[in-house]
Amino acid sequence: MKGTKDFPQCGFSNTVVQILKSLNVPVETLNILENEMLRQGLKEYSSWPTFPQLYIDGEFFGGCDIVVGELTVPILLLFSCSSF
Ligand SMILES: N[C@@H](CCC(=O)N[C@@H](CS)C(=O)NCC(=O)O)C(=O)O
Ligand code: FES
Repeated sequence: MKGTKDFPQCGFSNTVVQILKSLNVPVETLNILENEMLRQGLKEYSSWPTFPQLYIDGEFFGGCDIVVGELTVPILLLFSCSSF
């Protein structure tokens, strides 16, 4: 991501971190702004041109738009169900 989980340096990276924090899952982050080789290498590795990039159990999951689409709907459902 751009920045770290404690200091995101881009709104998209921040969005993904906040969603993961709300899920209470363990999160580790790599700051691609500090490592140009990592920045280019990850794009090739995942065949994905942008950051943030979320990996779950080592597998590429998607960028911010995908995380918002795939994870926020289940979170909202969870909250609405648990409020009954
Ligand atoms: N729509 C993207 C938003 C993030 C994005 O577009 N990032 C771009 C612009 S900052 C990016 O990472 N470009 C490549 C780079 O900075 O190396 C997503 O879903 O993650
Ligand atoms: S660094 Fe956030 S949109 Fe480009």
